Amino acid sequence: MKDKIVIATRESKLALWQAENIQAQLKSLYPELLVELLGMSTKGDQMLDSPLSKIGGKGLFVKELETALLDGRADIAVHSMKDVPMAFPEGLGLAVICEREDPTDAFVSNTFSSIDELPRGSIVGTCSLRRSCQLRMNRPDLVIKDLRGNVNTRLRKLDDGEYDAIILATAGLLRLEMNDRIRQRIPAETSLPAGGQGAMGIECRSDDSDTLALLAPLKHEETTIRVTAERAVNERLNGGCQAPIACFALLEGDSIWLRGLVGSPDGKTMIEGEIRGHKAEVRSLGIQLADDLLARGADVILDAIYQ
Ligand SMILES: NCc1[nH]cc(CCC(=O)O)c1CC(=O)O
Repeated sequence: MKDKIVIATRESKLALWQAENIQAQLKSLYPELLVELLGMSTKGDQMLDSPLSKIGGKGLFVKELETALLDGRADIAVHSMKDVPMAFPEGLGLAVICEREDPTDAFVSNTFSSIDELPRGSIVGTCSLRRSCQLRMNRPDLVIKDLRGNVNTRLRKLDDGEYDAIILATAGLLRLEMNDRIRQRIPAETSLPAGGQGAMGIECRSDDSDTLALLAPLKHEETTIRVTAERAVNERLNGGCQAPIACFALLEGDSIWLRGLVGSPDGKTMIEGEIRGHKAEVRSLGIQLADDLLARGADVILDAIYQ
C-alpha cells in the first residue's frame, strides 16, 4: 500500500477548499497516510479575462492537472463534476464521485432578494449560456452582462456596482462559507442546474490500483447514479458547461427522474424534456432523453453554437 498521496489542484479558493476537503477525508480514513497538495495554475486560470468562447476547448481547467497525473508528479486530481469533460486522456479515469452538495444556482444581490423582485431592465451577471438562456426565457426584460473570474472575483464585481445581481452555484458559496451571500436558492423549475453541479469527483491513473482502493470509501452511491445520468445527457449532446444545456436527476427509491433542456442563447427557444426509469438504466435513459431533445430541435441550436 501507498504511504503518500499527492493531490494536484488549481489554486483558486474553491479548488483549494475541495482539495483540502478530500485531503481531510483521506487523513481521517487513513491516519498514517501522508496527503500533500500540489498547487498549479491552469490555462483557464491564466486567461480569466478573455471570454471563454474565445479561448475555447473543453477541459481548460483540467489539462495541466492531468499532465501532472500522467507524469507521476501527482496521484489524484479533485474536480467539480460540472467541469469534467466526458472523455479522459488515455491512462486516466474517474475514480469516484463524492456526495453532492446543494446543486441549485444561487441568486446573489446586495439589493434584491429574488429574481422575481428584480425591476425591469436590471443588469444580471453570468457567463454561463445555460443560466442566461433560462433567465432570458423567464425574464426577457432583464439585461444579461458577461461575468467572468473565480467566485471571489465575481462577488467583487457585484460589490463594485457593475451588476444588480449575479448568479453563482450555491455549492461554491456554501463551501467558501459565504452562505450569507445567497439571497435565493433558485428552484430547478426556474434554473435547471448543469450536469454534475454541486458534486466533486476524483480522477487518477486507471492502473493505479492502490490509489483506487484508497479512494473507494469516498464514493457516494446516490450521487454517482444521478451524476452518471446527467453526464450521459451531456455526452450525447456533446456539451460541457459552456453550452446552453442543463440536466438534473433526482433519485426516488429505485427510480430516477431526469430532466434536461437546451436553450437558444437569445432565450427565444427552449427545448425541454424529462424521462423516468430504473436507476440501473441511467446511461441509456440519459441518452434517450438527449435523443428526444435533439429530435425536437436541440440539434439546430447546438449546431449553431458549436460551429
Ligand atoms: N464553472 C465554474 C464552477 N465550477 C464549479 C462551481 C461551483 C461548485 C460546483 O458546482 O460543484 C463553479 C462556480 C460557479 O458556477 O458558480
